[in-house]
Order: sequence, then C-alpha cells, then structure tokens
Amino acid sequence: LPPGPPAVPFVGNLIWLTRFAADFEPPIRDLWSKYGPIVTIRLGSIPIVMVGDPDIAHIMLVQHGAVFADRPIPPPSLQFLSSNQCSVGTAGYGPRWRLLRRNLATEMLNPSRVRQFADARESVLHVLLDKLRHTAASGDGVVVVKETFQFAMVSLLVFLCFGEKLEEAAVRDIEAAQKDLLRLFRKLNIFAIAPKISRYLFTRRWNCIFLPLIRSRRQQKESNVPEENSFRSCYLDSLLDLEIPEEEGRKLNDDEIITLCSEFLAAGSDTTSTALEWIMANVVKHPNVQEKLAEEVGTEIKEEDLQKKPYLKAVVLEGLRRHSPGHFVFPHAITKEISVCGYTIPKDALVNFAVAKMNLDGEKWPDPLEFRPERFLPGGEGEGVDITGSKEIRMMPFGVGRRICPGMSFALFHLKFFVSNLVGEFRWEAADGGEVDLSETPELTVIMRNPLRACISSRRK
Ligand code: HEM
Repeated sequence: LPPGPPAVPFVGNLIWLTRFAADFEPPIRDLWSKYGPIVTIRLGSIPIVMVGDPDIAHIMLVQHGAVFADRPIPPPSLQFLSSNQCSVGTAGYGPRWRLLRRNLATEMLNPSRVRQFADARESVLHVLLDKLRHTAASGDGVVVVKETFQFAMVSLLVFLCFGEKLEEAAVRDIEAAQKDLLRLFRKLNIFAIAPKISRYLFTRRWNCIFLPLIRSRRQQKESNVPEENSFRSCYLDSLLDLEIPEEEGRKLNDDEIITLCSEFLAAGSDTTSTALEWIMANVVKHPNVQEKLAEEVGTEIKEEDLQKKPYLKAVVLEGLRRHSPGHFVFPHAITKEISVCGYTIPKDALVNFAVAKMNLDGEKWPDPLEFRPERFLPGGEGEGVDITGSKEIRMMPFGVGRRICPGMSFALFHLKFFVSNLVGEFRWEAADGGEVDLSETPELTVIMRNPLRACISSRRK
C-alpha cells in the first residue's frame, strides 16, 4: 500500500473517525507533504488511498479506468438512503449503473435535450433577475447572492425533474428537505445511534414531498392529457418508463424513483450554484475581467450564441479551476486487486482523488492561485485544455474517467448562461466599497466563508 501514518489495529487512524467529508482536507494535505502525493489512511480497518497527483490519477482513472470505477457498498443501516445503491452515483460498476447513467445522460443532460428547456431557463432567469433587482432596491443596491442563486438552480432542476412549474413554497420545501438530507450525510452517526427512528423520519419527509408528484405524473401519463404548464417529458417520465432488463424488465418502484429524483436535484443544484457564486465573486473582485466579459456578452444575450464567446468560457473554466465546488470526488472502490506505481492496492481499499489539489498544481498552472481567465485563451497555458482528462489530467472539477460527472456539459452551459446574463444585466461592485473575501469553508461543497455581498446597478440605459 502507499505510505501513511501508523494506524491502531481495527480502529485505524483515530483522527478520521471524528472528521467527515471536506474536513478531511487540511490533515490530508499534511500527509501529502510528509509522505508524497499518494498516501493511505485507515478508517477502521478499511484502507483509503488518497491521490493528489494528476499523473497517478490518470493512470488509475483512465489507463485502468474499469478497475477504479466501482463504488463502496454502504453499511446495511445506510442502504435505505440509496434504495440499495439504486442511484447513478452509488450504484456499483455494472449493468444497473450503466442503465441509470445512460438514462440520465440521454434523457436529460445531453445538449439537444438541454436546448428544449429554454423556456424553463428563461422563466427561472426572469425570477432570479427580479429577485436581485428587488433586493437591491430595498437595500441600498446591495445583494447577498447565495440564497438567490441556490433557489434559481433548484427551481430549474425541479422543473426538469417533475415537468411542472411548482409554486415557490413547494420549491422551497424541496430545497429545505434536500439541505436537511445533505446535512445528515455529514452526521451519519445519527443513523448509527438511532437507525430506525432516523430512517422513519427521513423516509416520511421524502414520501410526503415526492410521492404526490410521482403519482400525479403517473396518472397524467396514463391518461395522456398534458396539464397546463407541463413539459412534454421530464426526468420523472423517463424513470416511470425505465425497465431493468436483468430483473425481468421490472419497473422502478416508488422508493427507487424518489432516490433518483433526489439525486438529480442534489447533484445538480448545490454544485452549480456554488460554482456560480465563486465565479461571480471573482468577476466582482476583478473589474477588468468584468468589463471584458460585459463587452463580449452585450445586453441582448441569446442562448445559441453562448458557445461563440471565448472569454465567457475562459471565465467559467478559470472559476472551476480556481474554486472547484468539490475538493474530492465521491469515494471509488476497486473491482480487483491491482498494482500501480509500485504499490499494490487491495480489493477492499477505497480510493479518492484530490480535485482541488490537481487544479492548483503549480507545475501545470503558473501562479495557480491567481484568477486569470486569459490562461484559457489562445497562447495561454490552458488553451484547448481537455477537462475530461482523457489524454492528460490538468484540471478535473468534474472528475475523470468512467465516473466523470454526467452533468458536465449541462453545468458548463448553465454557468455560461447565468454568468452572461448576470453580467449583461448588472454592473457589479464589492459592497460597502470593500474587498471580496475569497476564503473557503467546507460544507457539502466548498463554499465562500463570507457569502458574496455586492452592489448592483443596471447596465441598461
Ligand atoms: C458545477 C457543477 C458540477 C460539478 C463541479 C460536479 C462535479 C462532480 C464530481 C467531481 C463528481 C464525482 C466524480 C467521481 O466520483 O469520480 C460528480 C458526479 C456526479 N454528478 Fe456532478 N457536478 C456538477 C453538476 C452536476 C449536475 C448538473 C448533475 C445532474 C443534474 C450532476 C450529476 C452527477 C452524478 C449523477 C454523478 C455521479 C456519476 C457516477 O457515479 O457515475 N452533476 N459530479
């Protein structure tokens, strides 16, 4: 195994038992400085290999992609959270994962499907801009954007997931339930201490919110009468139609559908709204970037033109490089024992990859902490960078290899869409004439410790 700190038998390295999720990062950084860019820690008796080097990550995720594409099996008391691994992110590497992933990618996330939801996007954008205008008008031009961005992303995904434009209160309920679920993930010990009660509370809340939506859509599909405000199809429709070939073509049950809808909302909303806030924070902090961007996008923004805006793309990529919403990927399990870079990684090990460390690698990116979109323009060191990392990993905000985020192009498109409209519509300045503080703090994604506060004024004459 790769080197690591000494561990107590059966207990592992005690420190990891008290730390979850992103809190892992500072001590892991210390281990990399001490032992090198690939280290082993132990959680109980499970070895976890933490990889902080892009070239080693490439060997594992691309050259031995199939071996590193599995996911760990959750302990029995937590299996209900994913309906026995019935979600794209939790399913083991096999036919069910392929089926679910293909369904999500082709039915919802591919570019031509994304284009069909232009009216949903316009409507969400309209609400977002109105909320910002209204807040600014009632508070000396100052807005705190975090909640507004989050609400916009959740509204959009709820639209795409359930095919209905829900009332604001209903969207807020879903948003609150998602947040509580994600918070619970950070305190998994609740499920260990009182598994039955937590399971009951958790399932009841989820059923109350999602079951009526699922039932009404099922009825609607059966009666073939599209309701007012409904889209022709949505993610839920694809799940209602899906059949599992290796289980005699059975349909998904309600619990599985709830898990998949919840995954769709959770995976897509927090990540994208966090990235949007980081990008806008840098746009506010760097007036020269903002003016260049405003000049490129203009005030009449058309979706079909977004692909033709190189500086917009550069700003989005630089935002994702400099402030990846996730500093690690989801844990990977391996399908068989394997030797890589002189180490043998056993079948029961987990492996994780340090996205943020790779994005800020000083050998690949000069002045890696500097926000400089020009790197991605012709002649810059990031010109033509392939963020899928298939030939070489230089940055991996969406992961790399078989488990790469299926929402990557969806997210890039929506980031461009919102950033261009926010900059095209308003002139942004740091609130109170102050500085924008770029300190990070880990929650489920790595967010701004001090949420962005900005003064906005209309660019329209
Ligand atoms: C800026 C926005 C986003 C970022 C930075 C991001 C990042 C990531 C990362 C780092 C992974 C883990 C890859 C791995 O485990 O190796 C992932 C997985 C995933 N993401 Fe995203 N993501 C974003 C948006 C989205 C959106 C919009 C969706 C869908 C609506 C989505 C759905 C998923 C799913 C389902 C997985 C699990 C894939 C699998 O295990 O096969 N993500 N994402």
